[in-house]
Amino acid sequence: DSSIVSLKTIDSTIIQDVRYATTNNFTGKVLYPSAIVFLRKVVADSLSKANKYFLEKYNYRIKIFDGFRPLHIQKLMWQIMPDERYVANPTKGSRHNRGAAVDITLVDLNGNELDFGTQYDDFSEKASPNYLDFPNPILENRKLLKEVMNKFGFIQLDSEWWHFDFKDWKRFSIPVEDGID
Ligand SMILES: C[C@@H](N)C(=O)N[C@H](C)C(=O)O
Ligand SMILES: [Zn+2]
Repeated sequence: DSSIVSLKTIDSTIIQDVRYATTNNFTGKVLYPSAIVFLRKVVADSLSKANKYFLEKYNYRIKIFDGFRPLHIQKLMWQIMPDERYVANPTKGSRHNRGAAVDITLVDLNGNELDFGTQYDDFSEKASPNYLDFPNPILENRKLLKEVMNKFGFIQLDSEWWHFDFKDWKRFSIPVEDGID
């Protein structure tokens, strides 16, 4: 279950919106050559279970922005945003670089994103799950996202509501990239 798989082969009902394969991301640059989400198989399986739970209990679906992220992309991101609250330092590596983290939101049956108070990759204090100065519906959406993801083995970052590490991320290493910098 440590193989790296395309998420679509595990669960085609999770919506994919790979913003780093477009210019619509905090760097303003296309970072990925293709919009395919890869994850460790056990991480993809767990995300699929969370998605089924959201669908059956709440009529929501997961929309994923990012999964596995190559280390050389992490280095590019760090050059633009060298702040460890918002981009992991590539000398330590991100859990995304291990295929063991996901950036997600929730959508309703019409595909509309639920309100979590900020957009994806809004690098401000409002992105923190500890920021409480929001109306109740937003706080409730945040609570639901965190609780269900915890139930399926994911741990939320305390500076980004959308980022979850898989609990066993240490089991997976960062793939070596020969000749890329
Ligand atoms: C860049 C942002 N989407 C993200 O994933 N940040 C965390 C901290 C990371 O780089 O691991
Ligand atoms: Zn992330």
